[in-house]
Amino acid sequence: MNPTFSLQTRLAFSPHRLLCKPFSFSSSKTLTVVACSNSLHHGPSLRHGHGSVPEPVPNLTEQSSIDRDIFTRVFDLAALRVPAAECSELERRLRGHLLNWPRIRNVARVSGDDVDPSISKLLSRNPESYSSDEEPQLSPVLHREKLIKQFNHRGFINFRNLAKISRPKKKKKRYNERNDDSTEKIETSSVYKVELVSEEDNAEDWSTLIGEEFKGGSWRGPTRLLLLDERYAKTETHMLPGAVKALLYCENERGINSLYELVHCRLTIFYSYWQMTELLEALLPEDVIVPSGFETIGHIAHLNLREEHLPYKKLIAQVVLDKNKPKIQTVVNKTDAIENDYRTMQLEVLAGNHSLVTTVIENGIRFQLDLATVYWNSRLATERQRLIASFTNSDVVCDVFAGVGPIAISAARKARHVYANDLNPNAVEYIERNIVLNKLDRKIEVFNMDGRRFVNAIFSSPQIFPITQVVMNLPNDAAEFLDIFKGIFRNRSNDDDSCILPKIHVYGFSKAQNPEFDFHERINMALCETVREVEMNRVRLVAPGKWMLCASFNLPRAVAFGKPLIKVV
Ligand SMILES: C[S@@+](CC[C@H](N)C(=O)[O-])C[C@H]1O[C@@H](n2cnc3c(N)ncnc32)[C@H](O)[C@@H]1O
Repeated sequence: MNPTFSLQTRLAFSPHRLLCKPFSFSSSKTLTVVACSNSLHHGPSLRHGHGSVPEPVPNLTEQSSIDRDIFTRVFDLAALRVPAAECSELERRLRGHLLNWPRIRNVARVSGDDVDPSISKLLSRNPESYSSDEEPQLSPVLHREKLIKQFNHRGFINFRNLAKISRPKKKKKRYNERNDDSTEKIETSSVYKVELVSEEDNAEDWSTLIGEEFKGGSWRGPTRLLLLDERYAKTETHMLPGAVKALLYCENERGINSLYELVHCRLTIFYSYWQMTELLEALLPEDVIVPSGFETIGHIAHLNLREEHLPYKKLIAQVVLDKNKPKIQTVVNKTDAIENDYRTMQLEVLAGNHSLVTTVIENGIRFQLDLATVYWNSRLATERQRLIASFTNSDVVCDVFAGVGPIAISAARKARHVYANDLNPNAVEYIERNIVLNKLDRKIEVFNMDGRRFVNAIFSSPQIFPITQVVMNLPNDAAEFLDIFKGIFRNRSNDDDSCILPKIHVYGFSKAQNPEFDFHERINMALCETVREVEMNRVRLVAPGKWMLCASFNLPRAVAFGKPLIKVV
């Protein structure tokens, strides 16, 4: 006998098992079939399945709300309904033929399938396990009768399905109201849901009486759906892969005891499923490049939108917020280049809450800051680590432009002592808070003055530990501040060995062909001296062709003991 033919003939009598019939959905929503699920593509896509294709939004600056429903896609699938106990084994056997879409489990759970073991026993697949007077295959009514007979004084403990009879029906969830009656909800989440598409539209609904799992009359204890690859969605039975056919064939040989069913199901994927880029690609016009990323500062996502994105800035921000919740609570965009003294950014809140006070954890240290009033750049975290790694526990560090303290506080964990300064009173307020927050108040002293006055004061004060490292992180201007070191030890004798010449780490930008050479030249000019050994590090490209650099060198003796160039008041 030809097994394929036999299988087909047998399945033809069971509507549940025949997949050659096209799927018919009577959903209230009008669905546009965008592409037949036979077309070859990998994984779900917004361009496939049922549902209207999201249209790029018109050029509306103020449009900020997203109609999330337009991202709901429905896919027709075939599935094998199998006993739960055999599911893992069958999943292994059918590997390669299952759906295998990202973030979607191949195994869909049937709601209410975890029944009392006592009931499962009654429905055991092994005919020998039934006593002679028991029917192995029970109709829903017989099941109910049997359960009622065994119902005892302990009430509903053993028979949870009977308990449902006396309980008020639970309020149906929204998705159930939307669905037509021919579907049975089996798995749902805010990301996707799987429904079994019943072809028995007029089947009597026993679910209220004997439990959801009896609906359809074919229940035999806990079951699961193994979702088959999308290419089998509308495949006729004889076109199914050998592994699936073999399963069905062997099972079918058992006649009415067969436990495997080939069923139609519907996979609905919601807005939450799609990734940020997929959503933005669908929302933005084709000629607009999808913004690729953002900087995260605590709960804030900091976008750097281009001109072409501005008409869609609120939509982009909403997608960024939706896709990165709960970590991200606020989405901002920089409205202007940083040009003020305090290096703070002009930010526009595009989505989420409007608080720009946040907490950042960097290398295990907590920093509180208000992005509206102080400077912060998370992209410098690696550079800060590199710099601090060069410090030792005997170092005394002087951070001239400390901001809220990312270098000063990290250094304090390692070094002997730190002097931190900033011109911005808000930054000083936050650095003080952060010092306390990280329990480093014994090791850092904070100053609020101009960098020139600070360096002058700190090097001329006898109360201060001798400085061994000076950090100058104000890339726009720091090199021009270097002249302050000219004659810093002018009041000491040139042969005073107790004078420690500090190592200076100065940051700067360069757009030159040879940025290292260019920056070195600027340092020499500021110090009026040729500094011989300068260690240069490229920190990062801040714009095309513009490097941020860090130059580290020992302050030349000739500079420190030379004549001061300017008088600091
Ligand atoms: C680029 S930020 C660096 C802050 C910190 N080092 C960091 O990595 O986050 C430069 C800092 O220098 C401060 N600043 C600007 N001009 C200054 C000056 N003349 N004297 C002292 N601090 C100044 C700004 O307020 C700002 O906090």
